[in-house]
Amino acid sequence: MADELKRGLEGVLVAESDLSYVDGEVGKLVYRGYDIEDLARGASYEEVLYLLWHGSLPTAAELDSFVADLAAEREVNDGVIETVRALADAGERPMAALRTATSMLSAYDPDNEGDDDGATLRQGRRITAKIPTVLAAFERVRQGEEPVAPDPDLSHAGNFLYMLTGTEPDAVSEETFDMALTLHADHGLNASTFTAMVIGSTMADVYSSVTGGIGALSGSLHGGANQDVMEVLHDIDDSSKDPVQWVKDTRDDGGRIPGFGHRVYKVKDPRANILEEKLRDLAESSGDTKWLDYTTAIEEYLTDQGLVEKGIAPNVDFYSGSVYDSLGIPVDMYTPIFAMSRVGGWIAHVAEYQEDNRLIRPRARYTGPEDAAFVPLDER
Ligand SMILES: CC(=O)SCCNC(=O)CCNC(=O)[C@H](O)C(C)(C)COP(=O)(O)OP(=O)(O)OC[C@H]1O[C@@H](n2cnc3c(N)ncnc32)[C@H](O)[C@@H]1OP(=O)(O)O
Ligand SMILES: O=C([O-])CC(=O)C(=O)O
Repeated sequence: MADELKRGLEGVLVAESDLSYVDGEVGKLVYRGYDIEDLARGASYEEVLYLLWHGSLPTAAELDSFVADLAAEREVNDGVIETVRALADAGERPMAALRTATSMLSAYDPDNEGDDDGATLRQGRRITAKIPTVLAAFERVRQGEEPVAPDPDLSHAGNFLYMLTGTEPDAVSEETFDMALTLHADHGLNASTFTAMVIGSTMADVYSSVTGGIGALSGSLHGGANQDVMEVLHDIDDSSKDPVQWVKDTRDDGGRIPGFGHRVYKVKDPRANILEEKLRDLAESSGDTKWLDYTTAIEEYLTDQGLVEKGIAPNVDFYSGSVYDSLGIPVDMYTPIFAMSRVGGWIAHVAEYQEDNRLIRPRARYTGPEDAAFVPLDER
């Protein structure tokens, strides 16, 4: 009997994991047993990192020392900043710039043999701490400004916004951004996490895993969709088109609606619910409801059309961009911000998998010719 082919590895179990669970039927996400709602509203991104990397929520003393260790790793070498400048000057896209700069960080890692016990988490902590510095520097240089040095007294979320703008964020902005980081930190064996695991399963270093994860996340079927959603909203706005008309035209042309659909969720993504609520709060307090109005109109229309019932429902990328816009973050930084959070999940999965490692190596059913007669070059 021929082996069953699972296109896109749908439903294939490849590992056991204690890290996160996605219940796609009811729309539930947990990190190590804790509901994402509770974590998003009650825990900082640093607490979530600790939970993912060390197995339990930290005590106050554990958190203090974890936060200090992470903050102490924020500075990046001048060589990396010079490369970031060159990438910005060349007009490189932010996700590609992040991929290049993250790879380069390894040159300055004191553990760069990277194969002894604990190296994955030690190096992972450095990468996680430095990615915001790289991203903020890239954006500052693009804007013709000098990079801002990290402030070790600020939170992971607060320090990023500070390095991006040069001004300490207000409490609402910091909390909103911190919540977004928590929501994006982990999500089972999504494509970028699996990519990182495949690389880690060869016992390559964690820089290779994270660099691969960034590449996988950048695509429009995965993390790149948050930027696509915002570009659609801007397009609708610039052309004064009715958002529903935009959806109808896209569907008539056979196109997909970015921010809708998911391999696992058959209902609305719980993270989209939380972000939508946050967007509603922000829109109400600022009085600017434009993005909320457009996104709501699109979701209502697709619900009426029966798409949501068929499982093509809003995913995390549908509402995140509108929230980032309220923080003044440029559209093409949305996917890099996703990477800045998800790096925590990539590292956790690689470290967990390597505890009982087995090389990941699936196979394809061969459909090419058989017994082809070889013809030497000079006779072809
Ligand atoms: C953080 C994240 O990665 S969340 C996902 C972010 N990506 C997006 O938002 C991009 C838009 N969404 C999609 O392309 C898909 O829903 C994916 C890639 C996320 C998941 O897709 P898969 O599980 O592989 O489903 P697949 O691509 O096989 O689609 C199944 C059916 O749903 C339809 N469909 C899926 N998503 C959409 C969408 N956003 N708009 C319109 N139709 C869609 C497909 O056209 C297909 O229809 P068909 O069976 O009539 O051909
Ligand atoms: O799980 C997935 O396939 C995609 C996703 O939502 C994520 O990575 O957050």
